[in-house]
Amino acid sequence: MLILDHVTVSFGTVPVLRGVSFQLREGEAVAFVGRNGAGKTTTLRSIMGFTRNGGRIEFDGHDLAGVAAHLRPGLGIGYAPEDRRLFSRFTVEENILLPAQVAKLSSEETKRRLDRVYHVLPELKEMARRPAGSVSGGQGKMVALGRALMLATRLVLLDEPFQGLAPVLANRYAEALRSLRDTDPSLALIITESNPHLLRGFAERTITIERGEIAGDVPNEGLAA
Ligand SMILES: Nc1ncnc2c1ncn2[C@@H]1O[C@H](COP(=O)(O)OP(=O)(O)OP(=O)(O)O)[C@@H](O)[C@H]1O
Repeated sequence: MLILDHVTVSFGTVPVLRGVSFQLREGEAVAFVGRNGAGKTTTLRSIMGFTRNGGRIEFDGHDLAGVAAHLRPGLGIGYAPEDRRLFSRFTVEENILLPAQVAKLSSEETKRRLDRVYHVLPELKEMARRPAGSVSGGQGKMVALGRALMLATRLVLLDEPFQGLAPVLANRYAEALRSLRDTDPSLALIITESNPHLLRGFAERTITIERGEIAGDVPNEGLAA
């Protein structure tokens, strides 16, 4: 459902992605690991259309070169960037609903998707009316996940969601992702992480990126589809 074929990105004369190729099947969860600066975020941003890239990115049969960045979420792609960018004066629920409003989803569809968010992240319902500025950093990551899920009907991209999470919240976050996969087995996930061990028990494949090149693409023991 997602094909990256020799994707390249340069900033000025500096190549950051040097021919990244991999494919994702429907419903597959992939850990995308690599050191800081290896090119994980740039790969996700290329899929979202936030950086100019060479090569080819295909999603559900669409060549994304022909789909403007603001239209890509409409294909069912949700993105939770590393920095959460919550609107602190809006409530938690208003933050979650924002992408649905931008995408002009009908009220029935918005409600259906919000119910799915609260099903996998019930703690968000409890904090729905709180200003987003009053939640902790870890809770903010949950809100960012909820917001990404409002648009992610086919694919969700999570950039280092475990970074800086206290162990208890990291476990809770992983549990929410498992619940999401049970609820919605056709949703594909790419989760970036700098620690290669952290996602091994969760994703069925680990793709490793080193200095802008794919250095490994292996099924995870016991979880391969
Ligand atoms: N807008 C930009 N302009 C110039 N260089 C950039 C830009 N964005 C990223 N880079 C550089 O590209 C390289 C890859 O960055 P990227 O953020 O994709 O890495 P990453 O693997 O996600 O690492 P991190 O864990 O630090 O986010 C880094 O050397 C970074 O400094």
